[in-house]
Amino acid sequence: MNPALQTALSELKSHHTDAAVKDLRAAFAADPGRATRFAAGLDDLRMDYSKCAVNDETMRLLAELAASSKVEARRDAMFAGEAINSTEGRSVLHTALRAGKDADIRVDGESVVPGVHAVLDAMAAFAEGVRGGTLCGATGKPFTDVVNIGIGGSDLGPVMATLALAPYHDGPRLHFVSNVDGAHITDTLSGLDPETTLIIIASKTFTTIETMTNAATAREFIVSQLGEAAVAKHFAAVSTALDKVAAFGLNETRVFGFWDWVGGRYSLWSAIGLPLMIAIGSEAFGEFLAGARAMDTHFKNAPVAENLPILLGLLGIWHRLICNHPSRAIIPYEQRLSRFPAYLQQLDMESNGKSVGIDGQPLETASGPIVWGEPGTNGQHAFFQLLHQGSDVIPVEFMIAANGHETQLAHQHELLIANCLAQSEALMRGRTTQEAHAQLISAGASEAEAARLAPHKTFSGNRPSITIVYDRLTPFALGRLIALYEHRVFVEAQVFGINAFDQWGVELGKELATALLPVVKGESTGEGHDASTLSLAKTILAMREKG
Ligand SMILES: O=P(O)(O)OC[C@H]1O[C@](O)(CO)[C@@H](O)[C@@H]1O
Repeated sequence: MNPALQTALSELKSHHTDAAVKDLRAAFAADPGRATRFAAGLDDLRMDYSKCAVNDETMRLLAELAASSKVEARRDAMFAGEAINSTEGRSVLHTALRAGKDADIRVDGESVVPGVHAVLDAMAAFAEGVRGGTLCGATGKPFTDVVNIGIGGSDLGPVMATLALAPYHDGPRLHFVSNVDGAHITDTLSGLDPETTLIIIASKTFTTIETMTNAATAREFIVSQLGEAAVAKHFAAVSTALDKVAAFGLNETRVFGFWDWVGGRYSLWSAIGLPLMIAIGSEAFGEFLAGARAMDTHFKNAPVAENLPILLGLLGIWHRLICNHPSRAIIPYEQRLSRFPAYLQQLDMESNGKSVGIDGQPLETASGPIVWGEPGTNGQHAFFQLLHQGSDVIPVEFMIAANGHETQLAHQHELLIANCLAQSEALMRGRTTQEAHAQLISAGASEAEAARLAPHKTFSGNRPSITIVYDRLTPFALGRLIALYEHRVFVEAQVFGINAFDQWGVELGKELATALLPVVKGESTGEGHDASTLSLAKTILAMREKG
């Protein structure tokens, strides 16, 4: 670890012990101004972090940490197209996917922007053709249903965003198949008419076993009813591996490429976003890209003290490395963001869930936290008990729109807002045993009953949360929110000293699955596998033989 970073971390640790905010309730009573001081914004997006146990000194030390981790220099290197993904020797340029036509971003001396816009134009022509019914199936009928087959970054982004932007969805119905479990594709295709179904195969590598297996099943669904010639009309593909796509026999006007400098979990802005574009149209997709671009510009230019991704990243580091909180909960008070936590799980945990630094040495600190969550208010009636009274403190990140799309149901939106604000207030202020006792007495309990129940009704409080508020969940707002989190993950990676853009940790399981398939099929005795795995395989095989 570089000495400046080591110093910054140990200063933060001493500060945490000696001088950090210990009692948030008292901190607000003494200084109501902290609500505006510990907040930052970009247009209608506001991030309130005043309910985190930080003070001016904490933020000063965190800014020093950012400086000693060279966050700004590395950010500039990323935007400039340097090959910062050093273990794969690649640039990291998902930001180029949403750059304006006049941007000049180069890889190996060549501008990537014209290629990005050429693919966006081709996607738009295709998406509008499908939406308008000018691009039809083999029997001349327009497409009513689109099935995206992909997994991980080739699935989670389109699924999440299509759901999030349901009010803008005026194209054909969208379906997503990811799991190799045959139940997923069976349940998805059942009820669909092959004549009016378009299948998109989305895979950066075009080798992922789940996607290739589901693609073969989908091909059979089309071919068995419409014949081999229908494949050209009923399939499209999105990939960086255009040579591999060719072998599938697709019409090349329906193949949309992207580049190895786009990580799978950062690829929603590329042709991987095609299903979203078909759902909401190319114009709204353009607004989605513009929202991300606005956050990119902010991330590049805003000073550290006002820079949303840097602040969000530093608060994440504060919670993870200094306060030692092992996980964080993402709770959007927005039903349409119900897949956002799952999307962030891949974005964050596949990026920063590592134990080796970019220099190949074991990390000297913890790395990324466990990320999880569900929309509010549903989560309140499930796991919020643990958030309020459990033995682990879990920082929460709340999201809420000032305005819902359902203007006719304003009362419901007001209830949603009240619940969101109430939860962060409850986590912060808690309830003392004396308050619980007094409340029981005033509700008519006897002294003995109040004394017995008060400990159960006590809330420690001091549980940190960040609240992100925005006007309405538009395509622009969604793009901006996702980009905020992408850059936050990047900022945290710089402090951890991690390469956030590889994912070697997913490889071993894939290799072993390939090796175990013959054992599962009963074609190999599986020499070399451990006794537990072989015994499980044998037990399952015996059950399968009985049918
Ligand atoms: O788009 P592909 O190449 O099919 O990969 C799908 C996903 O698989 C992973 O490699 C993890 O297994 C992800 O990083 C990626 O998003």
